Amino acid sequence: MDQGNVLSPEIASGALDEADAARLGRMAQVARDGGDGPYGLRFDHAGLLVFPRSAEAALAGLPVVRRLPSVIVKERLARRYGLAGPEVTIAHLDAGGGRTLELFLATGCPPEVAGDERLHERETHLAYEAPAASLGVLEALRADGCLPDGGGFNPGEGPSGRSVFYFRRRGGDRLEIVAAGQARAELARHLGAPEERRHMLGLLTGAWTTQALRTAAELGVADLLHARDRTLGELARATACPADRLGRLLRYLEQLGVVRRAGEAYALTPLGTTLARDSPSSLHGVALLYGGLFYRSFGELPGAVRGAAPSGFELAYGLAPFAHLDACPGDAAVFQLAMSDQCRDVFDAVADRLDLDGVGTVTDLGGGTGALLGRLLDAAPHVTGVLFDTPATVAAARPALVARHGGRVSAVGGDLFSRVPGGDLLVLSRVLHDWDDAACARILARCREATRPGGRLAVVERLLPERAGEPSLAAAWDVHMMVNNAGGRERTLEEYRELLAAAGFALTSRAGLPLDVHLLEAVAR
Ligand SMILES: C[S@@+](CC[C@H](N)C(=O)[O-])C[C@H]1O[C@@H](n2cnc3c(N)ncnc32)[C@H](O)[C@@H]1O
Repeated sequence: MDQGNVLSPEIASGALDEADAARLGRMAQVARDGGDGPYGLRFDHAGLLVFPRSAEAALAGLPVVRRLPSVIVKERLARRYGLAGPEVTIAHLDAGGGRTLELFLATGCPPEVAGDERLHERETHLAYEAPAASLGVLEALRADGCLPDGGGFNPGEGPSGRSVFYFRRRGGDRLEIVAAGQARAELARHLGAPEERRHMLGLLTGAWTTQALRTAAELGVADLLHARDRTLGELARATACPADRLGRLLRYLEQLGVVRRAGEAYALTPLGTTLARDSPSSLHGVALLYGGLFYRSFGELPGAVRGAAPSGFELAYGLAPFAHLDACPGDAAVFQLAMSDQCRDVFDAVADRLDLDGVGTVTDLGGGTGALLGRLLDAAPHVTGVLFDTPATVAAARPALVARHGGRVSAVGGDLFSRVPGGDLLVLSRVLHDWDDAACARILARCREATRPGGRLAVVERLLPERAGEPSLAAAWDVHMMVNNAGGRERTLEEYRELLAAAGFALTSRAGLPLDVHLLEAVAR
């Protein structure tokens, strides 16, 4: 020991600046108080990172038992802040009572790094020793919800070096498990987290998947293969793509389970069939929309979350989505195709569930292509239908609707916020989630004005789960709404109940449909 004394507040305050001296004093007390750790592990030391002007000068005033170079904390600081080479020395101090305080002294770090580290105490820890043979405790800690937080092998500690495993506990405090020797396999597991890294890489390359699927849809590869199996040469000629490049896309699509190869021929799998335009289960429009128009707006998610603009869509395109769609008929056609493609099974289920006995007219507000209205008319031949949407949308939808349903259907252009046509049953399918509460209140007020007491309203929407953590597609679509619609959001059942009640509608039933969508039925009071 360099000094004949143990660590006291006076010694600490002489060696370091005020903030670090106070922290050192506190941690010395923690070291003296430290009891056994989880699973009966023996207390080893308390650890703290400080930022003196000079490590030599600071240590000259401290009760140093041992000094060694830092490997792990030095590397962690360099990575965390992108520093070229902070100097970090480790000194084991005599904290009194036979206890050790492990002090990391970092020099050459900018003041903001020191400030950030002091604020978040990212290196402050309590360390416990695990016998090298009982590293099963690491698995137990992970199972308890402790998150691996780095570690490594420090060859300079003890006769055979020491393996160090850091964990962050649920409350935020840090735990270090030390074991003599180099525990290679456990360290690889702890640091590499191979399953998590593979899983995360899969998530991080989700954008590649989206683009591969969009490309298969856009180039017509799925349509060509939906008609019959084809060789790479045939596909390359039909899509006017270089065979080598198309072959590489097909290899990735094979990995994704979209196509399969038998000899020279490629075939669509049942999954791949959903990318073909004329398949009954088609999601072709969704592939074009999510890989195209909404792909770019999703790139503005950070700005949307920060609230830099009303929506990511506006950051990307400079206009609110429905204004953009009004101005770009090509994008509007893809959007509407995607809307009806995505909810085929939902619309079938709505048609199965809605009781249309005694209903003369169904009015689908914001009804898009009229895909849902068409299903209702198919299900109930006595019903007439009104499709209401923006003038441009109904103009695009009218020919196909009239061709199929003749005089049973009319298509009315207008504005949901001004006046809406009445009917025995009003439908709002995936309309309210496009708007904030105030806008929803205005839409529902127009609906109430168009309805007599006892008149029915059906709302089709995804519902956010009431209990945190319950899985639901609504969580993803809620983020999608945040990115693409100013004020748009998914809601819980209770939130819809309140919106409806405030507008004069009483919620009467709720039924689950495919894809976490629900049918909410209400009557006008
Ligand atoms: C998310 S889409 C839902 C389409 C369809 N109901 C469905 O479930 O597939 C929202 C619809 O609201 C329409 N819309 C948006 N603003 C509108 C407005 N101010 N007046 C009338 N329709 C509007 C859009 O044109 C679009 O068709």
